[in-house]
Amino acid sequence: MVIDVQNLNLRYGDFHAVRDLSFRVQRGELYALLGTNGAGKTSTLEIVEGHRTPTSGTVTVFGHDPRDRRAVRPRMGIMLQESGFSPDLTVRESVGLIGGLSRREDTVDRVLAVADLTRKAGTTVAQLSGGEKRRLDFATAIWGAPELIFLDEPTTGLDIQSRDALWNAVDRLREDGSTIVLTTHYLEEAQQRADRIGLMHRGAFHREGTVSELTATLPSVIRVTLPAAVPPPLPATDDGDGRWTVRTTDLPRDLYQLLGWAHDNAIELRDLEAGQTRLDDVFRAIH
Ligand SMILES: Nc1ncnc2c1ncn2[C@@H]1O[C@H](COP(=O)(O)OP(=O)(O)OP(=O)(O)O)[C@@H](O)[C@H]1O
Repeated sequence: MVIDVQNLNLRYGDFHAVRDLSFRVQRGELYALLGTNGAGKTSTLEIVEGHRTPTSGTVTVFGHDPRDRRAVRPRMGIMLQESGFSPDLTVRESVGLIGGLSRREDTVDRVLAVADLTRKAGTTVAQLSGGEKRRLDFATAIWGAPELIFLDEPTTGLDIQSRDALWNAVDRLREDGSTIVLTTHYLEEAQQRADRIGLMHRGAFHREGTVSELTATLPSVIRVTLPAAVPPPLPATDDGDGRWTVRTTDLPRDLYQLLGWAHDNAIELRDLEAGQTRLDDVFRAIH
């Protein structure tokens, strides 16, 4: 086990920001902590990273209290939401400086190549674009391929090529055994990559489990556009302009029925979509 959080509580004065939270992250897993704004994700991560002291509960990382920096810090890399790089240093200097502090072995050239920053090595931090700064944050987090890597909204502000490159780099780290803790508001990223998801709302887990466990409790959805004045042969919601939504707990059966009906009656099914409930829908169901 890499991370073990049991009955974690955090209060900021009167405000109860994290409420009795328990979860575990196993070696090699990608665990995504998701949630609404202000749910308590960053607060929880700060405790697990050893930056903040909980009000109550137990947290261990590699079996140690995360505030035991000597035991834990060399084994983890952290990509925060906002970094505090000195604006006058170059990219090369920043990576070398922060990497050197980690007490892990690596080279600036390797890390810059992984983060696609080789061409920016001599540029000062002040002159980087938003996406390039984000990549610099990533570069310092992966110095020396740490066993545990925290990625706090890693792809915010990145263009699509940079996102793909970042996830490829994460995949390679995982192949080498790294454990990843991710927060993101891009639910698709979590749905595609996470082994487990903790979905937070107002300081507690609304749901916790694998992606399929999270979506299993919600129906699947069929969306279709039909010719005017033709209702579908199944219970459906009328979305207007001929668009219909069918919610089903037996997707193959209902899809088969819809296709058969369309074929027999020569009805054109336009914009047909069918699939499992997406994580977005789980989020929208939070009240
Ligand atoms: N230092 C602080 N003092 C008082 N309240 C705080 C402090 N830090 C955070 N909070 C409050 O605690 C709650 C949880 O904040 P946190 O930053 O952990 O949420 P989050 O889930 O990371 O949100 P987001 O998705 O918006 O980044 C918020 O309501 C926030 O206002």
